[in-house]
Amino acid sequence: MNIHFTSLEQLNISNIWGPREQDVSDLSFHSDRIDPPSIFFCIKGSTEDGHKYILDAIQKGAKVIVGTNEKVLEQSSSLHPDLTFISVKNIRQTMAIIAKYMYKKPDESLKTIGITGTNGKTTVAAYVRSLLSLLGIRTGSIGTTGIWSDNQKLPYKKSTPTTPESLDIFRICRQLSDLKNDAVAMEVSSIALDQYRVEGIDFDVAIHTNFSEEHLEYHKTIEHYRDCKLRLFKQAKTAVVNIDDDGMADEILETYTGPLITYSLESDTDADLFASKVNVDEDGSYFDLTYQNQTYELFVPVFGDYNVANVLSAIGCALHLGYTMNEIIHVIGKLEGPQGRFEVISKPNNQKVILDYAHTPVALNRLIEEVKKLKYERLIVMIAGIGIRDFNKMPKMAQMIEGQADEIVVTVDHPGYHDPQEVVDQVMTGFKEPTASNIHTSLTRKEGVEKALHLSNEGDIILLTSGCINDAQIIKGKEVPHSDTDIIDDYYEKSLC
Ligand SMILES: CC(=O)N[C@H]1[C@@H](OP(=O)(O)OP(=O)(O)OC[C@H]2O[C@@H](n3ccc(=O)[nH]c3=O)[C@H](O)[C@@H]2O)O[C@H](CO)[C@@H](O)[C@@H]1O[C@H](C)C(=O)N[C@@H](C)C(=O)N[C@H](CCC(=O)O)C(=O)O
Ligand SMILES: Nc1ncnc2c1ncn2[C@@H]1O[C@H](COP(=O)(O)OP(=O)(O)OP(=O)(O)O)[C@@H](O)[C@H]1O
Repeated sequence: MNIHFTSLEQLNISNIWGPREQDVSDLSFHSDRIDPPSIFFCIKGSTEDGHKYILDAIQKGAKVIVGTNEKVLEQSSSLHPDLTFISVKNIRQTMAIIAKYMYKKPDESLKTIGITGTNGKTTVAAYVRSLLSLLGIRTGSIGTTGIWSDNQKLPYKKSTPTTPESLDIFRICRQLSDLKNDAVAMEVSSIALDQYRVEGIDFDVAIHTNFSEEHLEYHKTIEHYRDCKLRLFKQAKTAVVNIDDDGMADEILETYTGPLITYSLESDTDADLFASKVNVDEDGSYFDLTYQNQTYELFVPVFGDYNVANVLSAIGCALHLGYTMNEIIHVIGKLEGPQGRFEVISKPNNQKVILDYAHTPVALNRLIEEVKKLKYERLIVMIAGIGIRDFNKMPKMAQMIEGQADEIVVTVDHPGYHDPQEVVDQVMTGFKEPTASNIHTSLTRKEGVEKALHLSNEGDIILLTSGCINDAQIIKGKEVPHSDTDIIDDYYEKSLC
């Protein structure tokens, strides 16, 4: 594609050296991933400075270099006068603008649904994808569980755990649009909002799930974390808001001026969508849904009150997109959720293994509350300290679980560059009685899972929380393959022999 940089709207170029136009076919923010002829974006990150890799990028076929360091760009231009060097104020914002242009505004040919919240983004993205697909609108998704079109998982090498960088998002949207998808449900993390990863997308629907303390290793203050999340609602045509959430629902309601649907599980509510009489059995949840003075009796194959709330948010989204409640309730019983979120696996001896990605104290608390509604003899819970996350959170996980389970196993997820013992020790500081005989430790997730299974007897529930990113454990900067389900299958195969 031929791009004439000085005529590209909103680019806010501070300075340009070399030709004003170039033929390019690819974009990259990593010097190792250049597919020539390409534009290379120099990002100054937390550990590296992309400007250091300009020469490398040029050798691999970059024709245009965009960055923020004028001195470096000007010097490089004098050595490569046939290439274009552009300096801008905000590199990530510029990257999004160029990506949107390069991939021919693919977001505008899709219904875009952005989901934010401390917990529930992955679950709601899966529910929205499933519900809209059941309603006949082919929907993909972008988030922690990877990239999905309406009917398959698409190959994609992640560079971030949840929300990709803008140029990947626009590339994925182009791919989804070419695959004849009509909509995309996208998890939008606070970090993504801070880093302009969804810049330029005018979301058809923005969904809020809830807000509690997370990601302070990045945001430093809770106010910054909240402000970043609120940005999603400044770029949304309609919104769906959980008014039971004390964390940030009020702030959205105060500032958002577009069409709004609120949802709630609480009895004294004036929410638009309201679920009551929630009952759970082996197959899922039954509840009464009230909307516009009518009450509907629903069954959804999901577990946990919070997942009923997540279902309400997906229903709100479908209503915003023009579906009627009758159309929605006709299909809602077939709703599908994501893997590893209240995933119940029945095992011999009337045992159940439940996999759930809960990794915040709030999520863990709610999860335990919901699991206790099921039938079981004893409850065995594995929790983990996540080495690559906030160390302050770790003792809070221990405080939350103490006294709530018959056996507790403390382990480590993604130690990163930390010694696993250091992570386990940090979790253990949260227990009032860390030497209690029902508290066990393991220095790897694999051993943790095995220990939890070994502690179980007939009729027990084994709840394995926290979890893997990309089916791997991140150890010293490397992704080491890991699968809970393989370990579980192995354990039961051996125990049956
Ligand atoms: C803190 C953070 O947001 N980190 C992201 C950020 O990294 P960074 O700023 O530290 O980058 P860096 O490593 O210093 O490198 C700077 C630049 O030099 C480039 N480079 C580097 C080396 C090289 O050889 N050549 C080269 O060109 C890099 O591509 C980058 O553009 O930019 C990188 C490039 O996109 C991301 O891969 C990286 O995500 C890392 C993997 C990460 O863990 N991010 C987390 C914190 C994150 O974004 N999480 C949220 C929320 C998850 C949740 O919901 O819980 C998410 O949305 O995923
Ligand atoms: N609405 C909710 N309220 C509170 N907890 C929830 C809610 N939805 C899900 N959870 C809990 O949070 C865990 C993580 O859910 P999910 O993966 O959907 O969230 P997420 O926001 O995508 O988190 P991450 O981006 O870190 O993966 C679930 O396994 C569940 O225990």
